[in-house]
Amino acid sequence: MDTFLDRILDTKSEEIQHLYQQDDLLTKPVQHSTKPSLYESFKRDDQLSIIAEIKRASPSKGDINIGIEPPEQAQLYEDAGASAISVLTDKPYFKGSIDDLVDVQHNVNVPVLCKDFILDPIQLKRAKQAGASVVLLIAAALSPERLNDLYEQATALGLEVLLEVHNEAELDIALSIGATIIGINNRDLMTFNVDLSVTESLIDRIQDPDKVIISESGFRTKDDAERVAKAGADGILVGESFMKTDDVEGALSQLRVPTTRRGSS
Ligand SMILES: O=P(O)(O)OC[C@@H](O)[C@@H](O)c1c[nH]c2ccccc12
Repeated sequence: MDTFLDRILDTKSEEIQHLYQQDDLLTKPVQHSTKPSLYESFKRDDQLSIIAEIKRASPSKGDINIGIEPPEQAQLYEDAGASAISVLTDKPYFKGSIDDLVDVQHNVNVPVLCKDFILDPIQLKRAKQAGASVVLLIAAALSPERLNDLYEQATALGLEVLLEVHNEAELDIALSIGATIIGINNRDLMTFNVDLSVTESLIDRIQDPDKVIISESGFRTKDDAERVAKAGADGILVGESFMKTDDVEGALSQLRVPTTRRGSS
């Protein structure tokens, strides 16, 4: 049986073909982002840094919050203390768009992450053009060679990369590529099962104290945040619980718990 990841990867190939037909994407020079570095700001922070996500819907939850205006929601996030904003730009499964990202990045000063299933360099170019400063690359969606290739091309475009892993084999690939910002997704993209112990068990394999580690998915309570902070995460990525609350400020500030240093230095 096809998993969700198989299905989405098929859909993306069609989208990529369309992108190659957009002349302005191929010819326009890429713009220089004025956003600060996610890596630097997360490293400096002694509280858990938060990437707050614009997520209207998802394949596992259906509609989450269809009514929001992304630039306003992003502003609420920034005012509440988010250190970066993630925008889901996938349309078929998450009801987002690249225009959401364009609107959001105009409205905030923190780094903006383009959250999509990136398989081809043209998607990097589109993200850059739209004003993203960070892109997501998902180890489960790419061969190690392709992942390495896209990582280098993203870096060459001046984009930072959040490299997402979910198991030991993927983490080892991320480390061999030399990824500096590693996302540990607590959600299995095949089964949608969410378990914070994924972060706890993988983080011990990352000895280098210079890496920025971001635990992704499933955060609601202060206890959740404390659990991964204790394990050594520098930041967390939160979507659904911020999209559903009437009190973004309260929901976000309770998750800004102190971090603990990993490694010896
Ligand atoms: O809504 P949550 O459980 O707070 O999760 C946010 C984020 O981690 C999740 O949207 C995500 C993590 N990795 C992804 C890859 C593709 C799409 C979505 C994701």
